[in-house]
Amino acid sequence: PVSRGSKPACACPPGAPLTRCCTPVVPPQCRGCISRCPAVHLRSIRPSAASRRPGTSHAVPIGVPHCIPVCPSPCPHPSLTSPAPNSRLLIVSPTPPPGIPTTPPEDPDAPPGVLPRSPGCPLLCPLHPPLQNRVCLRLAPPRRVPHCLPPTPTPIPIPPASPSRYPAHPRAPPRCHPAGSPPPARRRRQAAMAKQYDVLFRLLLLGDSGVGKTCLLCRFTDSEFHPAHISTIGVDFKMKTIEVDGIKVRIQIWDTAGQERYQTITKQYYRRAQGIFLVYDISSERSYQHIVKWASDVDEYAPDGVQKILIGNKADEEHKSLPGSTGWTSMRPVPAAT
Ligand SMILES: Nc1nc2c(ncn2[C@@H]2O[C@H](COP(=O)(O)OP(=O)(O)OP(=O)(O)O)[C@@H](O)[C@H]2O)c(=O)[nH]1
Repeated sequence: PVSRGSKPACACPPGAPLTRCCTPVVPPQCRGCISRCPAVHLRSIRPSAASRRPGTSHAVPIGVPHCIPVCPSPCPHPSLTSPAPNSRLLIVSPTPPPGIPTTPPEDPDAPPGVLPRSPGCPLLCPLHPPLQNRVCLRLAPPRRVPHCLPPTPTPIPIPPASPSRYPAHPRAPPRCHPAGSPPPARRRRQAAMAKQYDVLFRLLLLGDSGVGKTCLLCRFTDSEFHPAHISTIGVDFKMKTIEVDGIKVRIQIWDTAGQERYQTITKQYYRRAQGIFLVYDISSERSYQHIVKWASDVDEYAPDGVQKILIGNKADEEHKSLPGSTGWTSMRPVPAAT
């Protein structure tokens, strides 16, 4: 709209036709000044789709020339000058200059003069509150702010290693053997063992603690007797090779602990036994009665058909047995294990 008769804000001669930009930040000035101002362009409002709808209010009347303020750097227009000397921003238009993208895109249905808000734009001109809610046009990319780089670490010189007084010990080359075959040491050991026996039997000694299982084993393998009772811990084994009808038979005898606390361990060895000795002390009725329990464990954990032999040990202490008896073997029927 043109405001005739008001005091011009420029140095135009009096009486010149005045005009006021539709944007309130631009002060009244003559039409010639507006035309010369590089920051201001006169545009004609084109009716948008919204403006054609009946009852729609418009900030700017349709068809009235109005200016679109653009703030170049530096802005020649004092009212649009940004305080920042290198401000290359802004501003604002319902119809931005061609080739300049807008963010965010404008609403095509918005009435002219009512510009979409740009809530997240940090590049708003602080001097122009009416423009702060308008769309920003980024006219130039932001400058890169020079920043300092961390200093490049200087490599620390490593002094050359002083020569050792002792010459390096030459390492023996790795010994290799054909893939898939056992190493030579194990091959020699296997060959030597293969000659020592033809058959291997695994036997197991079971019975109460103190009945003499370890002593039986030592007597058989080493022809020794130890009068002291040293309880076996877990299991132990000894081997002896005998010849039967020209066949070398290796007997591997496993000595188990008779104490209750090791029975979880000893039961693991029942499975591989091919023969089992059930040992009791003929001077101990209790050890004889427990044979039933040992025989029951054998039935449960040993393989089916395993050979079982009942041994009444400590025959030299027969006199300690019940008066008039020759030991529990002669007095009682042999338990089911036999
Ligand atoms: N008099 C006599 N004593 C024996 C005989 N055999 C073993 N003993 C003694 O009985 C005690 C127990 O012998 P061990 O062989 O250690 O008994 P064990 O059954 O192996 O005992 P645990 O290892 O605890 O299961 C030892 O003091 C032996 O000297 C025997 O034939 N006659």
